[in-house]
Amino acid sequence: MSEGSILKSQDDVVLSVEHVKKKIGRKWIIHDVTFDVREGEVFGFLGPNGAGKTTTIRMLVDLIKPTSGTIRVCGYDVNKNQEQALRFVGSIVENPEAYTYLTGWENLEHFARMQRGIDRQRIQEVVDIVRLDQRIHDKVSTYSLGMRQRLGIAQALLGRPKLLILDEPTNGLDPKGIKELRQFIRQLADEGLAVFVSSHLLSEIQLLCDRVAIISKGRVLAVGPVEELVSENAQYVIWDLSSVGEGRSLLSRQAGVEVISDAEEVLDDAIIAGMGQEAIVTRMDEQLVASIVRQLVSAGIEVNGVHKINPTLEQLFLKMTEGESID
Ligand SMILES: Nc1ncnc2c1ncn2[C@@H]1O[C@H](COP(=O)(O)OP(=O)(O)OP(=O)(O)O)[C@@H](O)[C@H]1O
Repeated sequence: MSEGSILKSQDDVVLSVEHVKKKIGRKWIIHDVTFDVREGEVFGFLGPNGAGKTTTIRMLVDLIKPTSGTIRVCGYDVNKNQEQALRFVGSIVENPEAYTYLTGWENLEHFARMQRGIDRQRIQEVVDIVRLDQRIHDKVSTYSLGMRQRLGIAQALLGRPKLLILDEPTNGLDPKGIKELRQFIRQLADEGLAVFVSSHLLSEIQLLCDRVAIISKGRVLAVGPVEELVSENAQYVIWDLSSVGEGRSLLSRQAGVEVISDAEEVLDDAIIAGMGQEAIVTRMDEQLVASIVRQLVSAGIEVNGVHKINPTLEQLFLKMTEGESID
């Protein structure tokens, strides 16, 4: 198959990372990382401390080379065709600082001079996109952290990238700043940009990202839409049964059904407490639920309620990474 036809079949893939491995000295830091990021989506890259996020991001922007595997941006190999590939990438990696004694506009002019084809009109466009027009002629030293972040994003957008890479963008922002950044990143994605965001702030990621990759110890443990990943790990609470004891014993004999007896594993105590009676907490495939209820009923055990509880991304993450620290 020719390169052209490969690209055609994956038209909306902007970043493709395939079996990337990285050895530093004698140590394998990245064992096998594969994922892709598509046009118009916000993709979250999540992992505990030391999982390999920074190392992966450095490879994405060609600061370091993978030991093996391929990274492509818009079809161009970052390793072999840096200039063409990186033309499509805007990034804020390793916290580049703006010159605080210059105005926001002067900073953008400075960075525009380093790239080809960026005129005054483009600078004004990115200023409008990040909504800094009211303050762009003030010195950066007077900016809040949120405004500095947005100035950084404006700078990353100057070259009209197709992929925006943000390393821990919410770090240091207050809740209001985080909310604004979230809305703003969503808007960029809605306009077609592929946005790659690394973070350990899981509740934020849950609100922000369309899909996520969960990385731990240099390996990707899961990739998918947030809703799908949490739904696959849902618990089903079976409640209001005519006999809880009989129900529990029947369920524990069913293949594919796990009855959860450890209270610590229950995803949402408050919901169960609110049911006001003894309930059976289970984990099973969604498709099994209806037949399990039928079996309970045909065994003479009445069931009046089944409630699904999705884990939060944080709960899912802790389960997958076996409680590794995320801070
Ligand atoms: N140059 C290096 N030499 C040796 N080990 C390294 C080097 N760079 C990274 N590591 C190790 O590789 C692992 C992954 O590091 P990395 O910085 O990519 O993780 P991370 O997920 O970004 O974590 P953090 O959020 O703490 O930055 C860590 O165990 C780190 O100590």
